[in-house]
Amino acid sequence: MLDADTLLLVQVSFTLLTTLLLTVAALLAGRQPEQRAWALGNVVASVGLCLGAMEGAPDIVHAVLGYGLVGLGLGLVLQGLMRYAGQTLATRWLIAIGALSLLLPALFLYLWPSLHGRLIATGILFGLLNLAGAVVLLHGVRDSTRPVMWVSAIGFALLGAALLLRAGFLAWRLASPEAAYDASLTASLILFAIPLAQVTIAFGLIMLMARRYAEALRQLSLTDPLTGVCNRAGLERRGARLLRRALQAGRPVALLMLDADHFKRINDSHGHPTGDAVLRQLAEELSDTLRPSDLLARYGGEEFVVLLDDSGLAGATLVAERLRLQVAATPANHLALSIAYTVSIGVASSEQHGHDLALLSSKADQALYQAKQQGRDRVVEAL
Ligand SMILES: Nc1nc2c(ncn2[C@@H]2O[C@H](COP(=O)(O)OP(=O)(O)OP(=O)(O)O)[C@@H](O)[C@H]2O)c(=O)[nH]1
Repeated sequence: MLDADTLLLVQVSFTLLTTLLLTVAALLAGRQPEQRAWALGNVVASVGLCLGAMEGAPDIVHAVLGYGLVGLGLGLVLQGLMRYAGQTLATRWLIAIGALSLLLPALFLYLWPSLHGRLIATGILFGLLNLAGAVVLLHGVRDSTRPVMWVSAIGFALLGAALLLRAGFLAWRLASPEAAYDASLTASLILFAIPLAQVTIAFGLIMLMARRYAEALRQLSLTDPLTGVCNRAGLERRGARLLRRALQAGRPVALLMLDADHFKRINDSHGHPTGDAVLRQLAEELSDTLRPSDLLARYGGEEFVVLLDDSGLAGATLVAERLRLQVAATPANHLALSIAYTVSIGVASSEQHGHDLALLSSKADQALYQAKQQGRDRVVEAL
């Protein structure tokens, strides 16, 4: 069986390796605040562990400062976790964690000298900090990265439990020194669990980073950069979902195809940046008017699509008419300009054409074409 010194060496090596891994990941991955906190926390804790291992150094260095830095490092990691979960750990709490991590070993060094006391007290503190990390992840991460959150949460819980067990085990040994029990297996298992937990935490945190980047990229690929609403790809993905759910629930869905009239004139008279500003304001106006269950997308150029959930042809035409009147009554403002413009809208409903996005789009587009032909600034229903 491995002896305690070898396991300790394994622990220190794993700490250094995982620290390196997190630091490189944070440097490569755009330096988000939580990633910086994780990397810095691990660097600080590693320095603390190295100081703690320097037996020949003065007590104040290896038995006080070392623990203080480990505690501060764990506090920084916790701060990063809270940031990831959309919460904040105030700097005063971070300072308090660091101060407590210095104070506890100092008490057991100078006031009530006891190596066991020092190990038990810091073990409990560090164990609780790791358990707090698991709790923050379990309660705070509610977005699409939740499935991978479990890896690091399990790592923090395992590390917290191992440190608390070690503290409990030391306390028991202290209270019953005469107990006839071979302690080496328990101690080895606990020491083995610590590096295992560290690796789990490091890989879990890197998986969280990767998952959040993947999610951000996915959002970006579905979003129109000018207006911030769905783009065509977003419409196809989210629209298909909306139609599927509506079909399952037996709700009708209507599709509005909306196009700004004579938009070329706005660009030609006032320039492209003004045209962009008009499109942004149009998108904003439309999304302010719609229900959260509806879907707005920029179909291309100056053309938008609105999917109205639980809406038949008659209701959708009323909504389209309301939108048309509102746009006509609300000129777009850009710099000192006030630009009045109108929109034409084609309306198609699943009542006539089924829950098929492509068919609804094509029918609404035909109706829009008719609206343009008939003189613009009007709503036409697809039959
Ligand atoms: N500023 C700006 N203009 C755009 C953008 N996308 C498309 N356009 C312009 O929108 C105009 C569309 O012109 P047309 O297709 O002739 O349509 P229109 O002038 O609106 O005329 P009708 O649709 O027939 O009423 C073109 O001038 C495009 O350059 C954009 O992202 N920003």
